[in-house]
Amino acid sequence: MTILDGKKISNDIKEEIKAEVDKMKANNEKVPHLAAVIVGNDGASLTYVGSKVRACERVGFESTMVRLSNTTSEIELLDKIEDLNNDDDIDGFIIQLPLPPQIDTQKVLMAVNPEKDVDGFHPMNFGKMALDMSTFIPATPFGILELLDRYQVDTKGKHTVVIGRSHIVGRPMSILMGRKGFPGNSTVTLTHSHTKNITQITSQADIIISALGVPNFLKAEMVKDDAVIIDVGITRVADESHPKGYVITGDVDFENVSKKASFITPVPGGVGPMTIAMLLKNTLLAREQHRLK
Ligand SMILES: Nc1nc(=O)c2c([nH]1)NC[C@@H]1CN(c3ccc(C(=O)N[C@@H](CCC(=O)O)C(=O)O)cc3)C=[N+]21
Repeated sequence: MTILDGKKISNDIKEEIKAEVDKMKANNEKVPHLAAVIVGNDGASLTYVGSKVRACERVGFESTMVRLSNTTSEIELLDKIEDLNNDDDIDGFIIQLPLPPQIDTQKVLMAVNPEKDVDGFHPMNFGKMALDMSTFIPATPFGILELLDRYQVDTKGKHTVVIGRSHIVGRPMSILMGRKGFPGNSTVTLTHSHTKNITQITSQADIIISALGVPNFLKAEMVKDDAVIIDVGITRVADESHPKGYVITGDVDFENVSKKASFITPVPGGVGPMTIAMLLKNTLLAREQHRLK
């Protein structure tokens, strides 16, 4: 069994990006600038955005965090997006999800200039991804592809079962694993809340990508020997014995599933850190395309 070490690989990627930024600095070129908009005070969201800002600092990017109150109207957020679209210093930006209920998420994501959409959530970029055109691939799916690539996990002709059809993980992942090339060329099954007899499906999977958000959902009995297990779940489970008052728990019963798996991602230290590294990679790409315009 091999652990797919997202912590380590994400650090490697950050070092590669930092080397690129150092070259830009040596040539007196503008460095990439990422902005992150966060609406409200959700603790997990603030943690993630904080990690993104710190990661920017580490590789030498500029970063801006835009904090808006929980009562922000849709119009106010759309105005802020317009400012960021028009700000020539900003190469890319993200709107941290989830948004409060008074705001229509799809409308907001459609307002982001696709050239600055480093999350890859705009329908234009999602469509390009589905059509194999060059674009920003959403950071979590992109990070999973990168992990499979760096560990040379064989995906060709394999049966990949994706659990969960969210717009930011499950749905794009199901498309990417079935694309031509590597990592891809899989036969993909997308499962969700209406799927019947999920154990029968997961037990046939060569690769399982679980993006459900239900702690310890995937049990050893649901997995065949030598399966590849990608755990995208990150749920904070209350735990008083822990200094923070919670522990981060994945979708996978790691202790038991890891005994059967050929490759498996841990939580924490798997897909999460890769997400941040690939957001930086997309921002570097955005800077490059912006410079060439
Ligand atoms: N517009 C937008 N883009 C996103 O990419 C986005 C988002 N909204 N909303 C929320 C999800 C979640 N997400 C994570 C990023 C890093 C970790 C991460 O670094 N996790 C650490 C643990 C961090 C902790 O201690 O909480 C790990 O797994 O090792 C987790 C989750 C990005 N998301």
